[in-house]
Amino acid sequence: MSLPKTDPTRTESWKLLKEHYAALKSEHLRTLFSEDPGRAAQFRIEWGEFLIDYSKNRITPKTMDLLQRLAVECGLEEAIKKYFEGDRINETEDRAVLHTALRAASGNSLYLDGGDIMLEVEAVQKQMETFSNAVIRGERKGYTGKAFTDVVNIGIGGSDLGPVMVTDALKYYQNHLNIHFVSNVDGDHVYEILRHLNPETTLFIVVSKSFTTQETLTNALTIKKWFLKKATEKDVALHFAAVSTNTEQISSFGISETNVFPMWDWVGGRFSLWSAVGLSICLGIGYANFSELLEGARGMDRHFQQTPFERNIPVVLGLLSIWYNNFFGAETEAVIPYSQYLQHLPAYLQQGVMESNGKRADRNGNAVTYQTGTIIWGAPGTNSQHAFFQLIHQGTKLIPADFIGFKKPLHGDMDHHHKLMANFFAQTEALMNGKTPEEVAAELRDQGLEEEAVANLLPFKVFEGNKPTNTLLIESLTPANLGALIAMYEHKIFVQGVIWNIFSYDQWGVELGKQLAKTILVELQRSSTGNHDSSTVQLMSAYQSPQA
Ligand SMILES: O=P(O)(O)OC[C@H]1O[C@H](O)[C@H](O)[C@@H](O)[C@@H]1O
Repeated sequence: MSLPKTDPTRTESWKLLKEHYAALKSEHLRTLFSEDPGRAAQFRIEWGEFLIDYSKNRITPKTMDLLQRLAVECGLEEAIKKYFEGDRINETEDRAVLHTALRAASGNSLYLDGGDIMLEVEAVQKQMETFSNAVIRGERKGYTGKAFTDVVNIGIGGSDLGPVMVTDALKYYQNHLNIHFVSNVDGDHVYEILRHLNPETTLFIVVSKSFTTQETLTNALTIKKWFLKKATEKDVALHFAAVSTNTEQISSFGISETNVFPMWDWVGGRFSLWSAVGLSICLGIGYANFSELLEGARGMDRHFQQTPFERNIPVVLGLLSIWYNNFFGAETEAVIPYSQYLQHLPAYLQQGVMESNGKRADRNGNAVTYQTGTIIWGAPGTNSQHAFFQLIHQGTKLIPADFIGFKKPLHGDMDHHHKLMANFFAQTEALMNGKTPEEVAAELRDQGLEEEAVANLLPFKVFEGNKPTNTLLIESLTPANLGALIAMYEHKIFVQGVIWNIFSYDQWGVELGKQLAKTILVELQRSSTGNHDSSTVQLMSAYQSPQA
């Protein structure tokens, strides 16, 4: 059974949304607020430790109603069922999409191809728990009998970004193990990290769903060679573990079978941090915290499955994003966490969102006639305020933004936290209200400026406002809340993919570059320039020519 294949632009609600957009596009948020005192209360969702305020969006109740009708017309409800039940919704790869099973409650069953996958999921979780406990407690030792102090995750893309983001986000909960990440095939990445490590006390985890990824295999081999300068081949079994679906390839690397953590083709790389791909997370924060991360995600899964669209966080956020992308013509979306711990969230979401929904063929194989795949970018507040906020406030582009903040700081310093959060609230208020020419003029006159100077400066000091934001105010940055936050974005991706009528779970667009790089690598190794366009030949020969 496949997902519905509805062209969203052919629905009745799309037509109505277009008309509604024409009527609403010039409306200022300031007016919408002043006309409706109940607006903030109407456009908010409270869920567990989350408060989502989406009232600072360019919407009216009618907008939300029409967007929800669009979701209904595109078969979202049926699609959600199929997603969670393990239908092969990743049709172009003929796979189910079941990262949600990785965080499902234990004791449940989920059958795929006749087998209960929950049994395998739980067996791997047990294996992760045992392994991480032994390493953390120092019971599992290196080849000279010393406990491990450092862990290196070797992986790229989904086998890196999730673990990097979560490990950093939950640093507050971290134990004594230092977790490092090697991803880039740039040798300077791996050598820089190795420089600070002692082979006797370092554990390496090679993470690759396919176990064919050039970057990861190259880095793993370089690290193994480095390790063997001090240790012997049989010590590899003590210091190397692997996570993959491709278990045969692993044994040829010398990794002992007991250190192999399986994963499955129904887990997409960019949704895999909940699987054994998250082993480095689990080592860093301990299994109990890792389980809480899963539990938080499970809560969001339930919310997404069971809540009517109008109060369903991922549905509402997904629809708002479609509103801006397809009606206002916004091309990008910013994610601004007011938490230094979440500094890697935008990069993590870039893969999640852009690899999933950056597609131009619809589910019928036709080229879409509308925009898909928002461009995601961002950086933590307050730093980003001092960097790119100028453009969001006064530039020419419409950039809807998610502001993510926490009520309680982890280190408990309320002086810092009030300052941080004052900025958090001020920015969304400023983006919404802007500053009118009248307000600017009055302010300049108050400063004692002459009328001519006021007139000259005025255009530069006006803020148009009307910039939409969502505010996510969360109790505190716990493993469970982080799990829920990540799952929220995963489901938002799903919602948008369903409505855009695209396949969100394949990534054919990454293949072409890889293929060409293989050819070029052979040419570089043979000091040739091969048969390419004149620009590529020119660049390759410049690269290969000896320095003058
Ligand atoms: O885990 P691996 O098989 O090594 O794959 C690593 C990454 O490489 C690919 O290029 C994909 O675009 C990513 O989705 C994937 O996460």
